[in-house]
Amino acid sequence: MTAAIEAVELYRFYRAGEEETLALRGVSVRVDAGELVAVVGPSGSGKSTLLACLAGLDEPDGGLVRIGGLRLSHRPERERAAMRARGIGMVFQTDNLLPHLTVAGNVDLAQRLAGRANRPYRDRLLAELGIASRAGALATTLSGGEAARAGLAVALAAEPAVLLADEPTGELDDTTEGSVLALLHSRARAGTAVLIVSHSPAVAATADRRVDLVDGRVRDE
Ligand SMILES: Nc1ncnc2c1ncn2[C@@H]1O[C@H](COP(=O)(O)OP(=O)(O)OP(=O)(O)O)[C@@H](O)[C@H]1O
Repeated sequence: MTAAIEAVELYRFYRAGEEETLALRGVSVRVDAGELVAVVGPSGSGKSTLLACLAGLDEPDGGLVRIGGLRLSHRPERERAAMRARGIGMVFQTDNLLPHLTVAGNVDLAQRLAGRANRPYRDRLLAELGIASRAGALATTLSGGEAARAGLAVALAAEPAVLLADEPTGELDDTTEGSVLALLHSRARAGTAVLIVSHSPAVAATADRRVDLVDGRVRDE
């Protein structure tokens, strides 16, 4: 089966003056449709770097990234951005909402950028996430839990095959974390490939599979 998203032998170096950091040292990861994978590891182990490369926001120095069998890495930024808008939803640590737009407006914009305007789907999504009543609210007026759900709605706006999430439950209380996790699992069951970077034991414990990163390498079981 073709992986929904895969990293093959990724390398990423950072150079700051004399100092060189090997953030990724040959990392291979795949996530299939319908799977929820948790990437865990100590601070500085390369998790954010891996996520940025998987999303095509950063270019690896070696190795490659494919989404749905198509190479994403080593392409002009414009092409990567187009592939990302259509195929990848992202949830960031800080929310990805534009403050001057409403919740519905934020979702509409993400759909338009992907060329996939679809109001019935948008409304279903907001209802499924339990924030339909906040559709007309400006992003700045949301509570932390509402903003997390709205961010997830933006990430899922264009029905991406792949969902990448960086600490999606980092700022949430246990109850809200549980419901956001349940939503991510239900998206995975519906066929989305979900990869979550997290420090949370609850996220790692419920994942279908767990990938441990240590010093820029995947630790073998
Ligand atoms: N832009 C950069 N320039 C130089 N070094 C960097 C840069 N970004 C990351 N690094 C270094 O690369 C290594 C991996 O960083 P990364 O942010 O991927 O780790 P992480 O596992 O996401 O950490 P955390 O859990 O603290 O967010 C670290 O040693 C970090 O200092």
